[in-house]
Amino acid sequence: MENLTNSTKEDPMMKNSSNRILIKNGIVVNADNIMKNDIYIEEGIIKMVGLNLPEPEDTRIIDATSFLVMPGGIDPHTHLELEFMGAVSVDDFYHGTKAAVAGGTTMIMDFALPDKDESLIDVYHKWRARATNKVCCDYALHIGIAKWSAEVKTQMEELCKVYGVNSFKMFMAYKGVYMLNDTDLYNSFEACKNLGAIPMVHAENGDIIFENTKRLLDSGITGANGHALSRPEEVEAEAVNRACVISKQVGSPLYIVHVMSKSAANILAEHRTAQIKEEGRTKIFGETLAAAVGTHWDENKINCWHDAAAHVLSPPLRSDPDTPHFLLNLLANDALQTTGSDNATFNANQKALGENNFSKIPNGVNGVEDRMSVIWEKGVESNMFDPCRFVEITSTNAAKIFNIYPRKGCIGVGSDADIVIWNPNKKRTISAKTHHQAVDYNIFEGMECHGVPEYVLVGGRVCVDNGVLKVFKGQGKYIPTPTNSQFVYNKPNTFC
Ligand SMILES: C[C@@H](CNC(N)=O)C(=O)O
Ligand SMILES: [Zn+2]
Ligand SMILES: [Zn+2]
Ligand SMILES: [Zn+2]
Repeated sequence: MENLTNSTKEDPMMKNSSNRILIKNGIVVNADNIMKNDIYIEEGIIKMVGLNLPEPEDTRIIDATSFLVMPGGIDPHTHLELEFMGAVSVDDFYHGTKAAVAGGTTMIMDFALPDKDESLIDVYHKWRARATNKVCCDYALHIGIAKWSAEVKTQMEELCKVYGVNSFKMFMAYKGVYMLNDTDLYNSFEACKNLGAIPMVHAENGDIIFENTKRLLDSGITGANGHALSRPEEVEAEAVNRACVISKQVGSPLYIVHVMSKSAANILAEHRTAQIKEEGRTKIFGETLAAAVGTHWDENKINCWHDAAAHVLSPPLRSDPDTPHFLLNLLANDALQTTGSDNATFNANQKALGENNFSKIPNGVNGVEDRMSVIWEKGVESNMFDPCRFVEITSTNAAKIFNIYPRKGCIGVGSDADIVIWNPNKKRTISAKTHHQAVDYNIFEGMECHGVPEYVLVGGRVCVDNGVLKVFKGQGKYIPTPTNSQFVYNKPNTFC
């Protein structure tokens, strides 16, 4: 079977003639329902869902027989064109979103990360300028908080009220670059609560990492394996616990990004359970990554320094081979809610910045293209969860948490026509030789995955057409994310 990545030819000039599309004979999968249904689309919006729908003239018919019709993936965690650790991530807003669409993701949420003294308003505009005219799909922005001050608090309010930002990422790691102390975390969480915004954390203890790194380097351990040695699971778990405690003391929600270990995931699950017991509901949410469920730190697969450096991200991939299965199980039982890619990609020459000192290796891996297939293969194909839960963790929950549901993350009347027509029986082999990302490495190299997009509609435009990629550079729009998500702030016990 020819796989999508081999048969995909970019065809940027192709224009879809019809703005009327009827998707017939498919099985429509939403987070809460799966049934045979047809979908009628006009002007980029889903107008009708049902059987025996009318077929106005000049309607393009897509036959989805034996395919699943799902909400396009929403990747809540990307870093396109990010300046970080002396390099700029090579997947820019064009290559990154082109690859996302090729893999069935129709919206990304990128992190605008400020330099220490940079205004949050300036960094917002900087990211908007980078993305506009390049993105092939819609996008939203989370804003990083690299320091705490009254001025930052004011800027957060302006971002929420004027610029459609409802989420802010605080770092407990990267000492001297992004790291905040507990007082700053407390105050930033409180500011988020007062704004109806969502505090997000990178949960690792940056002080321990800083001291461990010095000790490892002084002892002569400079290779890429030093990265994981400097930040073992308990250094992540400790920070997860601390962030959960602070959020519960403040009374704010909390979204923990890139949960990478069993220990951290367990602590998160315990806090969620305790909060449900005490308050009848929880406002703590956990995200894991395609990398964490698709692979682990496997010494057998690391044949050279570059292989190791290419797998360096923070928190690190864990050497415990049971980690992927464990995290998939937590995704299945809703101890974890979303899956991202954390796509921050650096080529071999950039990773080489750390060839004599692991703490200088630009942190980050790929995932924006392969997230959907990896999670389908490891989750649905492996019978860990069903297609409805796949939709929930790859699209719907992110839409609900960041308050753009049901415009996004749903196949329903009035929703944007961001749709992936998924062939569960088709297989593709992942490789840097054939992926659409700009990066020269793929941490899933050689992985054979069931689950390939046959068609991908972005705002009603067919951007993968019977396996052929036809992206439209600049087609994507910025999607404001309003504050006071009902799913986060007022979810009743039994969320409808
Ligand atoms: C800055 C970014 C780098 N990527 C990574 N996780 O190593 C992150 O920490 O999320
Ligand atoms: Zn992070
Ligand atoms: Zn190599
Ligand atoms: Zn990240």
